[in-house]
Amino acid sequence: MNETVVVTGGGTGGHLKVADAFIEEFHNRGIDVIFIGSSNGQDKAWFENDRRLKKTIFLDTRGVVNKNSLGKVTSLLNIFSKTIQCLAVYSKYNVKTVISVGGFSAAAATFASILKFGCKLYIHEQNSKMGKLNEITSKFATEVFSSFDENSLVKDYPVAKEFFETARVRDKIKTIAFFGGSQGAICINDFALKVAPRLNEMGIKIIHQAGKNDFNRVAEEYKKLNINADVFDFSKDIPSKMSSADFAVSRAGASTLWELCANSLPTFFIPYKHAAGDHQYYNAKALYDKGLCFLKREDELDVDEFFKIIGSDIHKISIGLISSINSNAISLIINIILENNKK
Ligand SMILES: CC(=O)N[C@H]1[C@@H](OP(=O)(O)OP(=O)(O)OC[C@H]2O[C@@H](n3ccc(=O)[nH]c3=O)[C@H](O)[C@@H]2O)O[C@H](CO)[C@@H](O)[C@@H]1O
Repeated sequence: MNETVVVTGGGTGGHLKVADAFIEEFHNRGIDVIFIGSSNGQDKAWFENDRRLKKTIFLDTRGVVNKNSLGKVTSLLNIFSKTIQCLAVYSKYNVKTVISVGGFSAAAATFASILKFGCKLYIHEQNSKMGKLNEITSKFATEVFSSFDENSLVKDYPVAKEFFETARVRDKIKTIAFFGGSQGAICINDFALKVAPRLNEMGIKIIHQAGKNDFNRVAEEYKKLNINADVFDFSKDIPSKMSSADFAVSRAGASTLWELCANSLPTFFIPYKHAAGDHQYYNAKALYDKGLCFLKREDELDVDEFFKIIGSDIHKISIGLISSINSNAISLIINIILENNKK
């Protein structure tokens, strides 16, 4: 019987985008993949009915962090029972390789990989600060990959090839894009609406991903301002939105951040301040320290400073971004996994 690989994790777009990169590469290499995620969060929307997958399993699991004691115990018991369920799946499909991209969706499948004799666990940590689950389970992993860890065997982030294919060096700002991460960000929406009239006067076009929950309000506000912006809630075609822009204002979720790098798009990052361990700030800080982006905390936003920034030398940053990331990360990671499994 052929081996089947399990990819697990999700919750939000940042984790799911990396899961997608693994699924795509395994699929292209003719290796069967089962995806195990959660029925809560965005996992179903991304992978239900995905033809590249041999099987999808969405478990009714929820996060453990940020719960009271009783909630924690209930969640842990639930994870335990789902772990048993995953072990049965591993036996049935001869699973010997599990790749976790983190998030609460990954808990049961990851624990099952640790408990199953002969099963290898690989982890992809997206952020500059390790997530809680990865912190616990990484001790049992055969390999942990991370773009922010000097010891990682592959330091480039798995970014879809479209972001590289549509990359170009930016010079003059004719279009600015606002990105709020997979769920949108009210703070970025409000900031965009504040600077929009002046951008409009300067003849700068606006692309704006507002997120599902705030989309109607944002679209209505642009109408009131009489600005013809390209506003949307969520798009499956972020590469073309990025490539149309000459500058971006964005949250600093890891997947978005590296996609912007791959696209050579100079960016002003406004990290989500409640991200665990402030990881969004440190994601962007790593780039900022190399002089490859602009960075401001959301409580320190200043409109005049923003206009100074967009008047500065974005060409130099755009050129610098070309060498900030290589396009072959996922292929290298999977080569390492497959080589390891031969041992
Ligand atoms: C609030 C929070 O804790 N967010 C975390 C979450 O962010 P979030 O889920 O927002 O993740 P990212 O910004 O890393 O990635 C979002 C992904 O969704 C895609 N996309 C987005 C908008 C859209 O309209 N269409 C679309 O396809 C982007 O191209 C990107 O690939 O996971 C990331 C990766 O672990 C973390 O770094 C973030 O801190």
